[in-house]
Amino acid sequence: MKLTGFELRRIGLPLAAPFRTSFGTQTHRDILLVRAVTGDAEGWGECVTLPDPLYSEEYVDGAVDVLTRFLIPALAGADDVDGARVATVLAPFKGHRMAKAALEMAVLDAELKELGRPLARELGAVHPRVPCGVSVGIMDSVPQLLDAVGGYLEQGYVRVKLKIEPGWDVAPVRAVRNRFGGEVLLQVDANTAYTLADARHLAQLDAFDLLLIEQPLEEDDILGHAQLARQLSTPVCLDESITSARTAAAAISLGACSVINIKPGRVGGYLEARRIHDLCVAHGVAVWCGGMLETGIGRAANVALAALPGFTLPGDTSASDRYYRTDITSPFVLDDGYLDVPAGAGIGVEPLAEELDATTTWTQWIPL
Ligand SMILES: O=C(O)CCC(=O)N[C@@H](C(=O)O)c1ccccc1
Repeated sequence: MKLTGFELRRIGLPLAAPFRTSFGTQTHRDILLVRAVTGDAEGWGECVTLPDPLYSEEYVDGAVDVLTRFLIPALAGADDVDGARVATVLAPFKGHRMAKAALEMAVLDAELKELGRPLARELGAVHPRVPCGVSVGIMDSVPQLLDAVGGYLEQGYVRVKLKIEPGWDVAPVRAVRNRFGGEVLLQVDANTAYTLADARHLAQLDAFDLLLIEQPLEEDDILGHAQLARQLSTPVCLDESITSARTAAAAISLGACSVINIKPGRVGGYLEARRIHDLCVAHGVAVWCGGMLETGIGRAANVALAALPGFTLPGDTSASDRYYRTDITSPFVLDDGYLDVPAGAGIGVEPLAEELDATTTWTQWIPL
């Protein structure tokens, strides 16, 4: 495969509704896309950085800079680059996993489109469709939350994740349980908003038969999560803490988590995501596919990943209209609570030219 160049393209998409988490409220997405061009195909990657370094240390402008000045030039200087080699070529550069993941995804998509091979099959997917969960933000009131949850359950989502933070945790969870009963698959996500001092408070959530509590403590507090896990009956799931197969192995060995949310952007790409999946399956640790408000580009690849055998819990692989009135690809539409795994070559989708043009705010071509 001969890479001829990359395009960096930023698009602006308004969210269908504000999405509030413990680290801020998203109303609009400034998304960086990467297009890899070879002699015979082009591939797409989506960088999941936010505009500000609030979810992790990465942010959009930083990803543009590190891709332009370091990561793409490194690929330009390497021979015979294909999807499997990207991470090795980029390994000397520390961190910037979301930027690296977008670059690897674009190269992998181009390679697989040239070969006519679906990403799902390349990763080892075993299901033709995946059950979908939905992530529900922090709301202004419990009645507003109950309306939102009721709407998503009516749409067919098979699992509900509630964002929580100090002051918005036990009461909203209790209200959802009281309104919708004990059968609904329910979990919570704290996005690092608590400390070990909150252990007794968080133990109140044990009364609600939650699937898991996600990332209650700071992302670098592996030992704290291990101590907290011993005080809760609700399984602890890690998100921000898991940045690689190595950190996943450490967290599992230390008893810091019994479930892992796999987000390819957070761990440096879909191939590392598969390695984490394989590690977790070997340790009997359940995994599910997290989301970063992706467009149909990232959503397509996430659905492919979520079809691997170890993804035994519904992921945040919602339909396109959960976040966007108009997606930049053909929309992902929920069917009886499931999304079909794209069957086409590579990620199985392409951006729609008119949507891409209508939402583009900046583009730069980088020849190799
Ligand atoms: O469904 C989705 O794509 C979003 C799922 C979700 O809640 N993501 C959270 C998270 O911390 O996991 C999030 C990430 C980035 C920005 C906002 C929210």
